[in-house]
Amino acid sequence: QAAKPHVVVLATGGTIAGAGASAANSATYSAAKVPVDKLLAGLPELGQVARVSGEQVFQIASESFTNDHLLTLARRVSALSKQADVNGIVVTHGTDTLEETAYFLNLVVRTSKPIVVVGSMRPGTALSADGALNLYDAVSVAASQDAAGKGVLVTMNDEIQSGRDVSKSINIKTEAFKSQWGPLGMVVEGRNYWFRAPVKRHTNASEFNIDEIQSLPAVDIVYGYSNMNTTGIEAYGKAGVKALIHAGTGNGSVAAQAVPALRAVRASGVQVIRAARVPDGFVLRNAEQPDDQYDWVVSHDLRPQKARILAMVALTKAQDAKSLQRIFWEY
Ligand SMILES: NC(=O)C[C@H](N)C(=O)O
Repeated sequence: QAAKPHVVVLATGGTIAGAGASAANSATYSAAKVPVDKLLAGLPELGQVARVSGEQVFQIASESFTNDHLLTLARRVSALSKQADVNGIVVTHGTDTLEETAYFLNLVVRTSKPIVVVGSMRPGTALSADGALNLYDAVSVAASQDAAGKGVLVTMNDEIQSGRDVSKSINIKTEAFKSQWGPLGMVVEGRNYWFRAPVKRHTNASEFNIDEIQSLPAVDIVYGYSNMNTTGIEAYGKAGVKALIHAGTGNGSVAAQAVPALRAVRASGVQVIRAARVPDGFVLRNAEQPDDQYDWVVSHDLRPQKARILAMVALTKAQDAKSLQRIFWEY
């Protein structure tokens, strides 16, 4: 019998490592409690699909992820991906910022080996906990050659999603992760079934490489709403951010009073990236605002939090708005 593929599980915390006081506690619990060894020991079925080893990288709730956590994790994933005895990598993660980490890894880890990020909506102590099956699915996909070269993936609720496209779109429910472009495939009983593949640049085809990135620039987000004031825009400008994501209304529209404030920060050197607070759809260049004239960038279909990740990565190589816009179209 051929040796099973070796999958390394890098644990970072989240609800998938959470524990509540009673089985009835599906929403009231502490995240990031159960160590990776215990998670894996509780799931002997993993042995049917892979030889699994675990590493505890962090033990935190994902809302507390920082750029330092992103860099540390990506470096570890990159190093493991270069090891001949590693066939696939799974990252267990809280769901709140899982999509940001998945997209970051998708942009900066140069490998074609499967990388799967996974979390859960209920702690393992809850009735109908979803973490065990999500993790079993993640390890199954990471162990499969069919998952190679498809970018960083997310397995939640039986679906295989692109880490670039997927977002946490519902809290409370277990069917929380959605992409407007649909899942790439499904996992059933440890087998993966594929129906589409991503077309944007990722992993092996990326021009970015975590091995060459020492730090990430400051990029923040301002939210658009009726009666919006410009205090946030001005404060971020003064704080010296390198780019500001404007999570605009509708098609990334910008309130009349916010336009001069954004033009002023742009004139001081801050890149302005026009995204939308609307979850789906995409932002068109030079519609709503004259982006060419203002030297602004549009986020394409990336939600503001994903636009922030791409802006940070892009700014490690590109400084002008034209190059940034090229990167936003391609990734
Ligand atoms: N379901 C979860 O994992 C939520 C948790 N707050 C986290 O992101 O760590």
